[in-house]
Amino acid sequence: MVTRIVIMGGGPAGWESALVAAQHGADVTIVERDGIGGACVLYDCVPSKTFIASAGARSAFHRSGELGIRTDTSDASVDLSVVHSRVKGLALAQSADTRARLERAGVRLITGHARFCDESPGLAQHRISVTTPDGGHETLPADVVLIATGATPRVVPGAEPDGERILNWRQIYDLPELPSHLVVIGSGVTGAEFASAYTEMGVKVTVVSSRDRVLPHEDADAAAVLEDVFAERGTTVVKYGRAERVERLPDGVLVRLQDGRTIEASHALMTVGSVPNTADIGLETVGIETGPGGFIPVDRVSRTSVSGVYAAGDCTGVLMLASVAGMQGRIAMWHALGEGVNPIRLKTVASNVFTNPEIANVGISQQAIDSGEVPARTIMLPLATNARSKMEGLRRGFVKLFCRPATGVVIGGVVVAPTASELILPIALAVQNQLTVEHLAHTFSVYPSLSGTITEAGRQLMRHDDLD
Ligand SMILES: Cc1cc2nc3c(=O)[nH]c(=O)nc-3n(C[C@H](O)[C@H](O)[C@H](O)COP(=O)(O)OP(=O)(O)OC[C@H]3O[C@@H](n4cnc5c(N)ncnc54)[C@H](O)[C@@H]3O)c2cc1C
Ligand SMILES: NC(=O)c1ccc[n+]([C@@H]2O[C@H](COP(=O)([O-])OP(=O)(O)OC[C@H]3O[C@@H](n4cnc5c(N)ncnc54)[C@H](O)[C@@H]3O)[C@@H](O)[C@H]2O)c1
Repeated sequence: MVTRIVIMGGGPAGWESALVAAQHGADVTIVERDGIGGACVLYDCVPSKTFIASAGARSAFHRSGELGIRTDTSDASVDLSVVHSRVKGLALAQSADTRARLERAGVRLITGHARFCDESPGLAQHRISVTTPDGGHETLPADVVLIATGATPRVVPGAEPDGERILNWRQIYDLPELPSHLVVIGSGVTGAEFASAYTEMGVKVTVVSSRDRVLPHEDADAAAVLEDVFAERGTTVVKYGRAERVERLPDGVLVRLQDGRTIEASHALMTVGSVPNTADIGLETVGIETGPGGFIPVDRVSRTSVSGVYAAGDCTGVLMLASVAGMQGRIAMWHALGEGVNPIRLKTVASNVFTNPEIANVGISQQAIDSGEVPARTIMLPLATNARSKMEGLRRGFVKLFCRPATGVVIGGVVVAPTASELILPIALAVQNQLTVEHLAHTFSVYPSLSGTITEAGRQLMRHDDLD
């Protein structure tokens, strides 16, 4: 019998699971209320990384003087309408590509809002009611449902985005010109990325961090490098600052912090996290209760508490990354369709903060090692002594490598470099496959290359090997 699968949401969790389910012969429908690709492709990940690519091009131009390349102008100007059209065009193209791929795989795509409409909890089959934009209705019976509804920017009461001066990250691509002074409220990954990008675009930026530093959940040494860069470029970080309100002024905004401090700027960008889209999808009709923050609790094969209902991606609050969303979705489908499946291993997830420089990490954190939670041998090598680094004019950045004390098995690492997102792969490969520092040490890296510092880190940890 063919399994009927309904997927609520067409982001990475939804589209990746649909592709796997279709490949295994299931009858698959995705209901997406907005565009295929989800918030990831249309508003969050893809647009921000495209914008950051333009910011990176401008900063590369600025560094070229040091390498002996001069241009006529002292400042690289930004054609913002070109930057923004490129961002939007690329997002739409990526959405269209994903749609075409799903259609080729035989997935049915419906535009509309999906919600459960089971007559009572505990039924073996589920029903999804779809409301289409023209007000039409359709009810879809399903043997398996995947909830992949994603998340939406959190709104601080008293600082509601108006799309003109008080903005969330989905609204910035409609600005007619660059802000003269942007205050970024929230210094998590989203806040840090936009603070860095606008700094590179030549905008005066102030970052409000609720903690003692930017990127409170990332490696402390890496965050310190970013703060150094911010200080050098004139970007200010206001620490221990929690925004209470953002008021409109005739020509800008006034940010009021809880402790009474105020910041005046031309624009405010709210990057204070996301809330899951789980409120209006009829979870009560199937008997699923959300956990803290409204996220849907799932196990490591993406099962909810209700048989036949799985959840994946940002709506579960499990590492809010596109890569994790996709993997949770695939695992859900393999499990639902009776394939052998390994539960998700979050300690092997590689992630990257797309600041300048980038910050990538994988595996066990320095903090877990320092607190004694995980025993490890560690090494931190600056990139400044790497020959390629010198040639490129890079003064900042480092490679950290962590391994098990006795066996030398690599359990984690951090890279801070302009291309850290690419350089983390050998460490991620080692963590995933339980390779040792010796494996890294004996691997040829190109000379000269930044990755040479990764193999060197392997050699230095090997030197201290207990078995020597
Ligand atoms: C600014 C920013 C930058 C990011 N950059 C990165 C990055 O570089 N790398 C990375 O790995 N991650 C990044 N992320 C995180 C990444 O975007 C998310 O983890 C990812 O989008 C989660 O995918 P998803 O499928 O769960 O949800 P989404 O991509 O949010 O898709 C969910 C979809 O479900 C739809 N939907 C919701 N409710 C319903 C309903 N009832 N019926 C029908 N459809 C519905 C929504 O319209 C949406 O299209 C970034 C996040 C932000 C905010
Ligand atoms: N490159 C990437 O992969 C990427 C990029 C962006 C986001 N993401 C993911 O999305 C998730 C969410 O990240 P995020 O940065 O959007 O949210 P977050 O919740 O991680 O960070 C928001 C920050 O804002 C602070 N904050 C909240 N209210 C505040 C207030 N009133 N005033 C000042 N500060 C306030 C919080 O303390 C927190 O530090 C993360 O899991 C992240 O990994 C990933």
